[in-house]
Amino acid sequence: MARIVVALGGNALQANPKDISAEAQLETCHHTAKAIVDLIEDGHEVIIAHGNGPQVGQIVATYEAANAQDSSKPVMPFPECGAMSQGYIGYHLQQAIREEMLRRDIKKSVAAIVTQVVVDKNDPGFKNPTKPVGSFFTEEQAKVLMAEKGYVMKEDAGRGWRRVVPSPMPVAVVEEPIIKTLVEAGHVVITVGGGGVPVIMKEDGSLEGVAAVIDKDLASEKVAELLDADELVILTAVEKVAINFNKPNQKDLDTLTVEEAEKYIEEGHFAPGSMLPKVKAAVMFANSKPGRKAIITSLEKAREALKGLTGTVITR
Ligand SMILES: Nc1ncnc2c1ncn2[C@@H]1O[C@H](COP(=O)(O)OP(=O)(O)O)[C@@H](O)[C@H]1O
Ligand SMILES: NC(=O)OP(=O)(O)O
Repeated sequence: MARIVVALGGNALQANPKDISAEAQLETCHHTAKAIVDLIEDGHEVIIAHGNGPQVGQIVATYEAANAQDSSKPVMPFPECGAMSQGYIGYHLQQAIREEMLRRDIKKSVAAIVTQVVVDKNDPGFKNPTKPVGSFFTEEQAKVLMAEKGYVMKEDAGRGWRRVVPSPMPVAVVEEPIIKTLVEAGHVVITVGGGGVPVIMKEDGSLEGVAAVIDKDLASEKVAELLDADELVILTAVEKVAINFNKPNQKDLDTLTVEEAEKYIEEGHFAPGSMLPKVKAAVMFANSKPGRKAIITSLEKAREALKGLTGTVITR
């Protein structure tokens, strides 16, 4: 049995990026819950983290559209939208995981914790927005949005244009003691949804939300270190990390040492905003203490990967 932090990628929440309805998300969460509960059934202590890029972008856009029609309707600040996305996704995941555990007669409770993550107000990420949020647009649509709304938009790994926002590094998890207590008591915890709501800690100890989205793979890594997890499992749409990805000479990797990963990062094998933060988070975790390992694989292969049968395993 291992203590594992599982980071869920976008495909674990919205299987079809074109269908962003709540109904479709809940259905996808039911599918995702099966893979999560497989791991619980195998005896692992599971802590779940997840992304929120599409959802937080959609929440922001909904408020902006309402405000554009009627200026008396306030635009919701970005950190509040992040907190809403945590509640929205956490609600679906906890309902689906609870139901799957009930079906298998697993007597555990599951809860999503609205989690705040402290960031440094001087983080260089604030000056260079990189984190894609919301839906995908064509280049023409993106140009209109940039001109009309003042968004910064970038092409996202060959998949279309998206709004980008600052993505500072996670420094500390405010709710760490509560998460630890719940995990130690045997509960299934969903935390740092969307990387956590980014907050700055002021001199008097109070917290203030900031307009940014923390990378959920890096926030998951932070949680995995704080909880002294054995493994960080990053689930996405591919079974293995590759070099020469999408090229005729693509090579899928079974293992990756920290040294090899750093060399491949240098050579540009991992796309920024998609595979790069996953490999960076995996390297940070593997490097943080002897014996720790990270696995990058798909949701469907999670159970097999935990048994050492597939996925890319990153070790020191
Ligand atoms: N070197 C690589 N090896 C494997 N996949 C890669 C690589 N570079 C980019 N990718 C792409 O990155 C995707 C994962 O990033 P993304 O979809 O943004 O993450 P998430 O699952 O967290 O939402 C993979 O599904 C794959 O299409
Ligand atoms: N917060 C975050 O990393 O979200 P995505 O995984 O959806 O990009």
